Amino acid sequence: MVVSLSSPGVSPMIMSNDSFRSVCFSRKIISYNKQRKELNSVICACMAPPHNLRSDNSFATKFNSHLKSEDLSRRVPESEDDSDVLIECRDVYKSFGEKHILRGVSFKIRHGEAVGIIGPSGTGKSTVLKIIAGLLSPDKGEVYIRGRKRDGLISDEEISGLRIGLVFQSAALFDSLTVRENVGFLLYEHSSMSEDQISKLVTESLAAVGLKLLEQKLIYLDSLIRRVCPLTYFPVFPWLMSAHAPTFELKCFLGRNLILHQGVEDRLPSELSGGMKKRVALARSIICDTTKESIEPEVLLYDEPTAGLDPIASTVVEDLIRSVHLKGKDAVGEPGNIASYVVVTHQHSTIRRAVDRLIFLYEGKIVWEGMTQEFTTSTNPIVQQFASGNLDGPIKY
Ligand SMILES: Nc1ncnc2c1ncn2[C@@H]1O[C@H](COP(=O)(O)OP(=O)(O)OP(=O)(O)O)[C@@H](O)[C@H]1O
Repeated sequence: MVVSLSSPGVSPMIMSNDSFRSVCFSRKIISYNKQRKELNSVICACMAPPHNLRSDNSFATKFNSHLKSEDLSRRVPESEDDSDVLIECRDVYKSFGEKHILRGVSFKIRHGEAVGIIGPSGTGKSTVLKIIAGLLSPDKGEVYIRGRKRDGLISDEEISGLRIGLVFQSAALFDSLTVRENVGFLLYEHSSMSEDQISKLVTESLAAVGLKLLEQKLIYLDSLIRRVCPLTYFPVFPWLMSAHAPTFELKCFLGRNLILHQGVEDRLPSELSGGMKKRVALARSIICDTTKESIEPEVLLYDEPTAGLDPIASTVVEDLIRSVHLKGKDAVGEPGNIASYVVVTHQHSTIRRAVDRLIFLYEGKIVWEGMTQEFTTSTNPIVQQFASGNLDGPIKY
């Protein structure tokens, strides 16, 4: 199966780098959006591992070298069997000009894992995600997808047995496209599905991230009130807000829906809160073409999914990440196929709540690996300083 629908929006920083030349940036007229003809040129990064990847595990089974790293002060017991390794970085180096960002990074992402990549700012965490996603290629070292070496970058011409989706830090929604068009973008552009089919999948994806159902109820409530008491509509509104809206969030939803009378699918990103944008980006990352026969496992990569969110909104997103992974089938009524995910984060709540295993990156190297519960008890001075936020220690700012 193709893609990875990552966030279709690619940051200017990424776009400006020559090394992204192999990524497919499709510039196409968005015919499905007749009302927005002015937006006839958009950029989409669609990624899939190369064709020539086969299910031969020979590379993965031979590899065991990352445990030799002298910088790895906390070593995680390795399984002898590497048949469940979906992604592997082997001694990866990456520089930008004179800046040597990654200096020999090796790790494996296994089927079913929830992995966090943490470390100080500028240490190369996002760079690692982009290399895994195929948006950047390493200067040295290799990336293996299901045991097969990936050459170069991902292109949407190429297909393999693993979908890799990247959810960018900024959510990277197209500002001038509605939520529906953002979530269904890849399918509108790259599938033969009808608009109705895509719309249904968009609805399901939004439901999976907790957006659609509440909105639907509120729109129904809104139309009911308008029909029953059109003249007393506004007097009813404050009464409803006080008597039937127990939570602040619900009041906000009620207020917005009663006034705008508009579902979330028809809104523009500018009409969403930061948390809703993150959820929409999440919905976009999990939607896939169900007309294709093969259901392939998928790895989702999240770049600081909770950055800039308040603690409660962070919890919502963290739980969504977990739920999409664990029981996406419950939300969308179909078998979930998110095999594993990787989260780059600075937030302690996200570390505690959303991931099971941690990789600590510092000065371009993995200096610690361990389970989440071991993070705060680590004796590694770098980890201790990072966990405590202490100014004194090996990490200098
Ligand atoms: N395309 C690029 N061109 C030039 N420099 C880059 C590029 N991408 C990343 N960098 C630089 O590489 C370094 C690491 O960036 P990266 O975003 O991977 O760090 P990070 O650990 O994710 O940081 P943060 O936690 O602050 O998001 C930074 O100094 C950044 O400026």
